[in-house]
Amino acid sequence: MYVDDDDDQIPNSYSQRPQVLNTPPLDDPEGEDDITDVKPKILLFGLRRSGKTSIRKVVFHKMSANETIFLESTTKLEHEDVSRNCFIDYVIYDFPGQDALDKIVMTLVGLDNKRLLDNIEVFVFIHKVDGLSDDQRAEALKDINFKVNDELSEAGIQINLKTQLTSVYDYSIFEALSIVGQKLIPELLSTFEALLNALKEPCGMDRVLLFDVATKCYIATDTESVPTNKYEMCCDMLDLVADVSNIYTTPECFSFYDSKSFSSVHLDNGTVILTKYICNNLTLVCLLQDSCLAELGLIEYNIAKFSQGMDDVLKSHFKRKPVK
Ligand SMILES: Nc1nc2c(ncn2[C@@H]2O[C@H](COP(=O)(O)OP(=O)(O)OP(=O)(O)O)[C@@H](O)[C@H]2O)c(=O)[nH]1
Repeated sequence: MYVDDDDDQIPNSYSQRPQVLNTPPLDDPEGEDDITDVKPKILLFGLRRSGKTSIRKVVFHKMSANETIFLESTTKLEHEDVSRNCFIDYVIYDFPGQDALDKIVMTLVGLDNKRLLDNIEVFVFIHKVDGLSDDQRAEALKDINFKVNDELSEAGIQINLKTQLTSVYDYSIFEALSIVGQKLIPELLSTFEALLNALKEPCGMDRVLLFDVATKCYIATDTESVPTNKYEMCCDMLDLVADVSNIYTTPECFSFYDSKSFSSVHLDNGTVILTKYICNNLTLVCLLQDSCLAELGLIEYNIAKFSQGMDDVLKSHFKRKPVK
């Protein structure tokens, strides 16, 4: 996490905008401050070789997990604008490794002293858990939560620390970053949930998620929590659609998706996964039982209504950005 002595440098515009970490401007040798100053920032801190750059490359650059083995150590602060649509629209800072677990507490105390903790969200990713058994994962989660919370309460700091087990070798890192991203749109989240529920209930769907197709991070889900296996099923479906599109898309097409993109996969257990492209890199993924398909017309009607609702939301909240 970034701490600076000069509180006055925090741009006023941030106070109006939800964000993960709210920080003063950082050195910008490339002269790109105009972009990075006005967008929410996500700062990645961690030990050297803990996997920070890998997370950034796998989620935002589609690098395969195996390729991350060849990444070189970050020697200076790197930042990039990762705008993918109206909702995935922030800057990620990748710090050269320097912070150990015990420094989390020190850093949070520093932020608390500056009264910055009210404006930031802190997530702890317990990364590279692919090498651990389920028992070891549970133990690590409990242990780290306990140690950090214990020391924080000793320091008199009340913070809702969110701890997640992650790896670039499965979808856990995408799921974790989905949750981080949702913190950037708290006022829109309830609108999206309402729209997703309005689609889900009359159609008898089990789960409905709105995905950013470029990152496989979800923007919103219906109000029921999404178990990890269902989230993984949705990601597999997005991968499948992308792979098939990749084979059959003509070279003059710029995107795998257009307004007509619709796909369905029927599983042996009676589950159907539907995807429907909405706009702005956003795709709806619906999980339902195949018996619901008897009312396909109703489903199509409600999806069209959902699209219209999304269009209205996008137009009113992001007037400066054209809806594709
Ligand atoms: N097993 C496993 N290895 C990972 C994972 N994520 C990253 N790695 C490996 O960890 C090593 C270091 O990854 P980096 O992304 O360069 O780590 P970093 O934190 O950016 O390192 P610095 O730039 O030195 O601070 C690489 O060999 C990655 O392949 C993971 O989820 N599981």
